[in-house]
Amino acid sequence: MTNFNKNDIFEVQVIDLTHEGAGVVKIDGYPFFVENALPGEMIEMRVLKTSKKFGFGKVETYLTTSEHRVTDINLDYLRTGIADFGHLAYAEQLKFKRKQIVELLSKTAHKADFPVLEAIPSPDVTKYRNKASIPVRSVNGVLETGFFRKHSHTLVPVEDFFIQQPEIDEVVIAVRDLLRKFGLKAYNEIENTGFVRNVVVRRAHATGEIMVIFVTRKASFFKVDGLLNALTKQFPAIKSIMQNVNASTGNNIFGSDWNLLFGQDFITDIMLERKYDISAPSFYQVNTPAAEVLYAKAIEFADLNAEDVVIDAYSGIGTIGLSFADKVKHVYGVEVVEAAVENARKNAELNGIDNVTYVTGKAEKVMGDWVTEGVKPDVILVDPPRKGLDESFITSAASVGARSIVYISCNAATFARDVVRFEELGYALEKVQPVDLFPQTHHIELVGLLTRVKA
Ligand SMILES: C[S@@+](CC[C@H](N)C(=O)[O-])C[C@H]1O[C@@H](n2cnc3c(N)ncnc32)[C@H](O)[C@@H]1O
Repeated sequence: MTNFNKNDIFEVQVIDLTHEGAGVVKIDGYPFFVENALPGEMIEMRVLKTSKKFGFGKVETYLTTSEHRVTDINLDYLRTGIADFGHLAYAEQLKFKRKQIVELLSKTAHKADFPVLEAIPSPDVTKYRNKASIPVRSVNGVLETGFFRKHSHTLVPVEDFFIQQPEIDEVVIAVRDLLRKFGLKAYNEIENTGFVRNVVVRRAHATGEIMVIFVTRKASFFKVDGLLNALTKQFPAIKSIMQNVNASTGNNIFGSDWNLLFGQDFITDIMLERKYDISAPSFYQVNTPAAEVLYAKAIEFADLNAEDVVIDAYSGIGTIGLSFADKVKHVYGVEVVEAAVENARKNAELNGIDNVTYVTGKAEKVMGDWVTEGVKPDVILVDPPRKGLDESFITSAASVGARSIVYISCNAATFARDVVRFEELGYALEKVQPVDLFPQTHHIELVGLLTRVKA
């Protein structure tokens, strides 16, 4: 290995991107990761730091630039990770994300060159997010809202979040100004002092209804009435203001205590022509039009008929199962967040659907209970969080003879791992369709179809 010293300068070509969008260069086989550097670009790279296996560098000079480079991006979006792919043309983002899925299936599931379908683009590529979780911190003695610099807790003040619905940005700015006006203190995580930790804003895509959540370190809320009056007067679309109390010192945004400060404790949105109440603790996909495309693809892969019994595991507020419940015999949903299950039951009622059963619990436990109780699903649809499926979920699911497993995943690495297990237990991977729910970022969603090949 060449000996590298901090501040050494090398003339190098960028050969790839990491999963999170950093450029990769290699010198004598030793990799460096370089922010804001795209494949094909020749750069002069300054060595920032090195470790045994890899190092970090910084672009000193661009000797050539990629034809796919977007030049008018605010670099704070890259530095904070708000849009870590924002410097790459959108069509290339899609190609790169698809390539990552192909590589993971090859590496983990030993499926070299699996014909992963072309990624379906998001209907909107900026200003799409329906939810913002914004940290509130003091910067040079002034309360600010913004985003943390990558891998740090240094707040970079931001007003235009680029990928969020602009109405959400407006609410965040107004909240920031009111917090300043009413003299409320920003959270200080080093000293565990101050009051407001985060402001979370959700806006229903179809109805425009807004929910604001103040995450505070303590329950007592100084001058809350004046603040709420001013905020709701300025934004009549605000239907709900909640407080979440988080006294912990960890990185979790929410604590366990919720208070309703104004209006109702939910907002209502419409997806695939059905209405959904969404409460503060419940999961809801952040890019509504792209999620509709994803769900429609999952329903197409499921190839449902009127006699089918379907399991919708990790069901959230019911957005997937309720979209097709009228086309099948029965839908069983399982979800660990109680508030989301309450939403799902109410959402079934709101849409006049009565052939659904929602259970609160861990999918890995409830799936086993259903098997014991004799539930015989024809299709099992799963939409787990990033960590993917639990081994006991997979063994229970594979034991009941469902003709297909439709797997929605936000993490291709755990998807590829779980595909291996399903294939060992009698299923075969048929199709993989990436759908881009997160333009300008490294994240990608996919739907996979596994069909039963052994009795
Ligand atoms: C990616 S979200 C999908 C939700 C829903 N299908 C949707 O599209 O809105 C994953 C959901 O799984 C839930 N969850 C996480 N771990 C779980 C577990 N062990 N068992 C059941 N649900 C779980 C989360 O609360 C979240 O609602």
